Amino acid sequence: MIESGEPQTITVTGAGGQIGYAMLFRIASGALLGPDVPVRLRLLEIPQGLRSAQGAALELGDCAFGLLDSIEVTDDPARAFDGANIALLVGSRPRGPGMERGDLLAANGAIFGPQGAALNAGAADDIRVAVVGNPANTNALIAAAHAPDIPGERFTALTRLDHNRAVGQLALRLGVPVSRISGVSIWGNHSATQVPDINHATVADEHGVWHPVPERLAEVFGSAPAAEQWLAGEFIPRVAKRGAEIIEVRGSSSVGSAAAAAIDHVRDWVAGTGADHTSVALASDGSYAVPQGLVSSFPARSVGGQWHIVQGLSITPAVQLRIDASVAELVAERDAVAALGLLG
Ligand SMILES: NC(=O)C1=CN([C@@H]2O[C@H](COP(=O)(O)OP(=O)(O)OC[C@H]3O[C@@H](n4cnc5c(N)ncnc54)[C@H](O)[C@@H]3O)[C@@H](O)[C@H]2O)C=CC1
Ligand SMILES: O=C([O-])CC(=O)C(=O)O
Repeated sequence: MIESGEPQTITVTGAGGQIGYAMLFRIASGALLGPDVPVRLRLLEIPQGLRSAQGAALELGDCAFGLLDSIEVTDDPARAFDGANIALLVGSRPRGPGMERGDLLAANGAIFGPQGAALNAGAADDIRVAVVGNPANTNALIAAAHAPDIPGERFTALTRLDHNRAVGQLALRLGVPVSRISGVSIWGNHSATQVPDINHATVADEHGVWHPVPERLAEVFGSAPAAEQWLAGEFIPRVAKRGAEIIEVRGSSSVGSAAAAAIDHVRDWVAGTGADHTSVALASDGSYAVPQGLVSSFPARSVGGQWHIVQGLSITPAVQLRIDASVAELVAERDAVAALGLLG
């Protein structure tokens, strides 16, 4: 656990890019580790991104954040990860219109091996890694494969954005604030095959009494089959393809929501999730028959600074079929990067 007052070294890669810019100010203001933990920021960029990261560093100084102990901008991964307690691996190319995230495998995969090795060489013993750069699950797998001395459970990838999107869409449809939704899960890959699952979700009524979401949806749509139709035909594709929708509407991929989700992910990892679970892509321990070692999204709780996959959830046959397809995609990505020599 992190002691109050003990400065933590947080490395952000791609710090000169869009998501980096959106997350740095929140990290420095205490949104990541709370109001009592000073932060030392290490900003890693490639040479052509250094000026942008240096500009962000100047602005961070101008904010006079009380918690910001120091900022260092570098293009040397060894320096960036030396003593790092938390690494947010954002630096990599975003996709454009018409691309799938998997199309970035060859371009971005090569970034994560050397960064995994640099983490292995210099990070603090309690290092926690959150991969944001796409394809995030497989990039986390690559980084972990180059860091044999770091426990595999410390390498995670971001599916919190998918989780938050699912909660947002569900709350909208049920006409309740997001604070009244609990127990949503994302399974599989951070891709269009991901599986948003509301079968264990609950919704609180105005008296604070919790009800199963499938029952509430059946009431809203008039029958369970009608609710199922909405889930399969609208909810799941909307959440799974939200990244593409944002690209189409904004002209470039999600930034503010991605930065917010990455901060949620690390904050919950460090501070704990409490009774609710969230969704995190982490190395499978074989739970739910996901092949061991594959970095797949699971419903998870953080307790004592460690993620624990929620066990014992019943999986409907329809959800199982979708999970199987997403896991098959992860296996194909793993095999593709292995063939490229990226797993070491
Ligand atoms: N997992 C998720 O939920 C989400 C992931 N993403 C992904 O995050 C990544 C970053 O997105 P943006 O910030 O919008 O892109 P961006 O292009 O604005 O910034 C990326 C930055 O990374 C830097 N970079 C490239 N290679 C690097 C390396 N080897 N070391 C350090 N820095 C390096 C670039 O110079 C650039 O400044 C993309 O791969 C995008 O697809 C985006 C949204 C959500
Ligand atoms: O869709 C993209 O390329 C960016 C991303 O991962 C997301 O918004 O979920």
